[in-house]
Parts: sequence; structure tokens; C-alpha cells
Amino acid sequence: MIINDREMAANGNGAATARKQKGLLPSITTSDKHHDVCHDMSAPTVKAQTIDELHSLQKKKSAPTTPIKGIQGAFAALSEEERSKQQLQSISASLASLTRETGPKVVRGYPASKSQTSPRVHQQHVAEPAISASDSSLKFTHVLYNLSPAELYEQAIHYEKGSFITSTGALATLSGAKTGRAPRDKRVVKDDVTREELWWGKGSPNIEMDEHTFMVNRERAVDYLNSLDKVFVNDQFLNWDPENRIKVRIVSARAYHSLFMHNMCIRPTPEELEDFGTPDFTIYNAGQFPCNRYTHYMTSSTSIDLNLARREMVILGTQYAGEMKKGLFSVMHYLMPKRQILSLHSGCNMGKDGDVALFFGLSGTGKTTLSTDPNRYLIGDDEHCWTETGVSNIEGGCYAKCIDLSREKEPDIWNAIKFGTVLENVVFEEHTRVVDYADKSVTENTRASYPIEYIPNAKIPCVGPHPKNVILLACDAFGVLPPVSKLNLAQTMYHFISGYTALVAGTEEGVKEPKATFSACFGAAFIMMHPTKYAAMLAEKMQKHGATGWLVNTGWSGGSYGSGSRIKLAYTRKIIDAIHSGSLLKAEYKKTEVFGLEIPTEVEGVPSEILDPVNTWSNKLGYEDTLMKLAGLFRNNFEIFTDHKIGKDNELTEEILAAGPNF
Ligand SMILES: Nc1ncnc2c1ncn2[C@@H]1O[C@H](COP(=O)(O)OP(=O)(O)OP(=O)(O)O)[C@@H](O)[C@H]1O
Ligand SMILES: O=C([O-])CC(=O)C(=O)O
Ligand SMILES: [Ca+2]
Ligand SMILES: [Mn+2]
Repeated sequence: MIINDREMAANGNGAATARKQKGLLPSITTSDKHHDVCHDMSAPTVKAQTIDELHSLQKKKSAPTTPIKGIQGAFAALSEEERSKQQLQSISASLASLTRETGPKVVRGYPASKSQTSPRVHQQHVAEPAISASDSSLKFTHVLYNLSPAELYEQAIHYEKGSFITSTGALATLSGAKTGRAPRDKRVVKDDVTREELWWGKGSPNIEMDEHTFMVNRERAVDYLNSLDKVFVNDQFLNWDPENRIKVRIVSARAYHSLFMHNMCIRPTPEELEDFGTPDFTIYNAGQFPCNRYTHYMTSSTSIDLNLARREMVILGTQYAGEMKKGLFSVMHYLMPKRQILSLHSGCNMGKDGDVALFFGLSGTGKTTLSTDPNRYLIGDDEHCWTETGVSNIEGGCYAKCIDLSREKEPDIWNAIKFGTVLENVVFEEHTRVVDYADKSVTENTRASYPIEYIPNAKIPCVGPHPKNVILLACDAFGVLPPVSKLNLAQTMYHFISGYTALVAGTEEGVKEPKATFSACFGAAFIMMHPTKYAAMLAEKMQKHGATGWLVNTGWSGGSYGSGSRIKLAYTRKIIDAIHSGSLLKAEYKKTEVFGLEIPTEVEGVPSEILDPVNTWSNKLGYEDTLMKLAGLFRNNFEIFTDHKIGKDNELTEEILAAGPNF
């Protein structure tokens, strides 16, 4: 028989190969002459007596990171058993319903591996049935409480179809039928308080529902969750500002949702978790289960319901994880302004000298891409607060669009897609699990969610001083806005309230190609009060701290969508660099027609001819027409704001109204 070289090499030596060929087992060397060689018998045997015991050795019980507190601590008198009981009671209370008033047992890890060690709980339930018990009240639901990413990976891969590990270690998952948010299904309970406090009617994102209907949907979600063998519970924080930190609890049915929120919210330390207590806000995510069409107010099988009085949110009929992230953001848009804190749909980063920049913009305009800058510290990519002392990130993670992601153009985001990162709706090569970021087969809105510390120059804790630059990003599909303009305060407010962009396909459902959109405060889908309330706060803060406003078009040049092309990311980065460095403030400017924008004549690293969009259009008449068309859209949109006063200052209001296009 012929043995090829490769086989020889693989078997290590010719003699062993020969023995194997004769059907003999490899010999065991018992001699201890060669001490430099590791022999079969030289390793000590494992301590386990059985296979089960051996497997139990694989998982180390983690030691508490701090010793149990001394007598002076608030929970000092509590035994570990007592504390876990209190935690259980808190979660049980969250999951109470008519059919199930007693709650499930808190288990860390898998139901399968733990059920043998906790049979007492089953017996207790059987032995003491509640009066008028239904089958559902007898049922046992495991609560998988604040699992680690590794445990969540295992849960997802084991139980959730469509979960895979990609070649770089991320968890690829599918969000189901919905691959974007459903703003038309977002409802808010209108009660005596919110009737007065919130923004209702034309332009408002708040679709009203009554308290009773909320409770119908809440019970539907809770019953659904209780009907499962297990639910995931995340107890986490929002806001890096310690004085304005909010405790959130997320109850969900999927490991995908639990890992997503683990990444997006601020992760408590084990000590913080011990003292967590009652959450300030709770999400019930029963997204796999639809709402009932016979329920009043329901217009589709999806409903995302917010009840500010109860401090609860219910999700039915959509598994898109962004609903949880943005639902909590809406809550912050209510809670923070009540404390005179401005909540912002913006990215934020800081230079070496402590200069902070905010990046406002609608979905897909570049907040994540441009705030993630290798030369600056990342404070956050999407949601911030501006207080009396400075800025703070609301979240603990980033949510990057990854359609056409490239290592070369966005290296930090590329490298963040590793173990622990949730990769939504991407397509990968079946065998190698290499992701094809150009593939839009599932959706255009492919996303990566990762903890902020996956970005090497993240600033932790994610807080910073008052902003120096306020950059408004617009992805102008018409291709008529200049790549960069310097704004005065009134213009900044005008464009902030307008919130213009061409909505990039996918993030909101049903949008298939870029389309002009106006979304007040660059986040009308999330604000809770009238836009002028946030605008007045922004004006006051920018004035007080001397921040400069900028309008940056990250969209089209040389023509509208279809004929022109998107401004090169490399050029936009150069523009942003010039804003940060202060060099753009000192540049020479000229004023554009119609919009009256101040545009620089030169920016280092950017071809000067693109700075005035008229130069990039070969069809000059087409340019004029398009410019007028966009100006008209701005004017129409602003009509609903013309009889609103912005702040206490009449003069500013008039200036803002005059800061729009002139034609
Ligand atoms: N000139 C440009 N400037 C900024 N981004 C660009 C540019 N050209 C292309 N892009 C792409 O546009 C997308 C911007 O998406 P990004 O994730 O930054 O959106 P976002 O503002 O954070 O939105 P969301 O609020 O939905 O998270 C990225 O995919 C980026 O690669
Ligand atoms: O919520 C989402 O799906 C993504 C996001 O950040 C936005 O739309 O602003
Ligand atoms: Ca983003
Ligand atoms: Mn966003």
C-alpha cells in the first residue's frame, strides 16, 4: 500500500502509520526515560468519577467580585438566599397577570442544566395551587437573568432559527418579517397628564391610545411571555451621567433581544446588579406574538405601546430590536427635559484637547460613521443628554448600519464586528460564514450592535464637557445642499426644527429608495413634546456655551439620486476634520442663493469645485429647478411651526422664521 506524504506528516511517524495499517492500536510508551517528551500516561487523570461530574468541572462558578458588604451596607443583613428571593419577587411582580400572580424562579444559565438542581420549586407550585388556578398559573417559567454574551450565543444558536456565528465571531441573526422600525404602530397612552404635556396631532409621532387598551395589550404580552418555558430578563442602566441614570428592565423571549440590549444599554457591574431593586422602566417584548385585531385602536398586527404613567412599554408583532432601543429613547425624551436636560438624537465625540462635537441627523445620515473617528474619543453614536455640566451618552453601545461596510473606509466599525456583536439580517457565505456586506437580500437596513468599548478610543465613562461644534447632517438626495455650510444660531435652529434629510432606504419600513423627509429635531419619531421645546433648550445651550452650528450634506453631489453620486466619505471626513481643528471657522466664505448658506471656498483635502453644488451639475437648469423644489418643500414643512414661539425670546423666533430659504 502506498502512503502519501501528507498522511505521513499527519501521523507523525512511519512506525505508527504502519501499525495503524495493520489494524493495531498505537503503542503506549511506558518508559520514563525521555523526560522532554509528553507521554500518554504522564498527565494526571481528571478528578471526576462520572461523565456528568466531568462536565460539571468545565464551568467554573464565578467568585463574587466584591465580598458581601459589611453591616453598614444597605443590604447588609441580607443573606444571598434572601437577596435572590427579593430579586425573584421583583421579576415576578413584573410578570404578574390574571392567570399568574406568582412569578417564576430566577435561574442563571439553562433550564436544562438547572432543572435537576431545583425540583423543589416545581413541587411547591404543585403543592400550593392558587385558588381558582388555571393551568397557566401552575406552569413554571425559567427566567434567564442577565446572561453573559457567551450564554446568550448558546441560547440563540440552540433555540433560535437563523442564528449563526460569523467568521469574525459575531452572532448573525434575523429580526423576522420586520427589518426596520414601524413608526406608524407606535402608540402612547393619552391620560390627563400626557394630554397636556405631550405633542399630539399633525406631525407628532405620538399616536394616542387609552389606558385600558394599553392594559389589554400588556396582558396579551405578559401572558404570551408566561406561556414560554423561559424568558430573558435584562436589568441595566441608561445614561452615563450618574445623577440622571435610569434603571431599565427588559423582559423578552429571544436571546437575540437580550444580547442586543446587553450591548445597547449600560451594563451594570455585579455590585450594581445586587443593589438594582425596582426598575424605573420596564419593556415587555412579546414581538413574535401579534396584537389582536379586535382590540380597539389596532390597525395592524404590530403595536409598540408606551405608558408613561406606568413606566412601561409593550411590544407586539415586531421582532426588530431597534424598537426597544428607540422606545427607551422616547422615554428619555420625556423624562430628561422635565429635569431641564436636553435629550438629543446625535452622535458625540471629543478631541485630544477636550473639544466636543455633536452630530445630529436622521437615520443613515452618518452619526455613527462620523462620530467613530480614529483621531477622536467616541462618547456615543446616537443618543445623548446635554446638562448644566456637559454631555453624557444615554447608551452603552453603538448601532451601525453595515450595508456596503468596508474595512478600508470604516476600520473601527469593521473591527468591532467580533464575538459579542449582534449582526442583524446580513447574508454570509454558507460554509466559511464570511459576511457579504454588499448583499441586500434580506434588507438594506443591515445592522451591527456592539458594546461601545469595542471601539478602541471610546471614552469611558461616556461623558464630556459642553460641545464646541454642533454638526447637522443631512443626506440630501436632491444634491443641491452644499457639502458644508457654516450656520448662525437662527439658521441652526431653523435646520434643527426642520430636520431635513433624504431618508435612506430600509430603517423605516416600506422605504425602498431615498426620499425627502422632514423630521423635527432630527428625531420626530422619538420626541415626546413639541419640537420648539427642544429647540429652545438647544438655542439656549448653544448661546451660553458659544457652540458653532454647521450643516453637512452627506448625500448627493453632481445631480439628484439616480444621476449624481453620494459625496465620498473621505471628503466628508476631511470637512469634519476641518470643523474640529477650527480651521474651517477661519476660512473664507460666500453666501448661496435661496438658502442663504455660508459656504467655504476651500477645505483642505477636498476639491474646491464640489464646495458649491452648482459647479457639480452639468445640467444647470436642472440644478435651479431642483433647488427651488427643495426650498418649497422646506417652506411647506415649516408652516406648522410659524405660529409657535421658540423660547421666551420673540426676537429669536423671528430670526428663525427668517432663516429659511428666501425666494
Ligand atoms: N459621505 C458620507 N458621509 C457619511 N456616511 C456616508 C457617506 N457616504 C456613505 N456613507 C454611508 O452612510 C451610512 C451612514 O450610516 P450611519 O450608521 O452613520 O447612520 P446614523 O446616522 O448613525 O443612523 P441611525 O440613527 O439609523 O443609526 C453608512 O453606511 C456610511 O458608510
Ligand atoms: O432605530 C433604528 O432602527 C436605528 C436608528 O438608530 C434610527 O432609526 O435612528
Ligand atoms: Ca447609528
Ligand atoms: Mn438613531
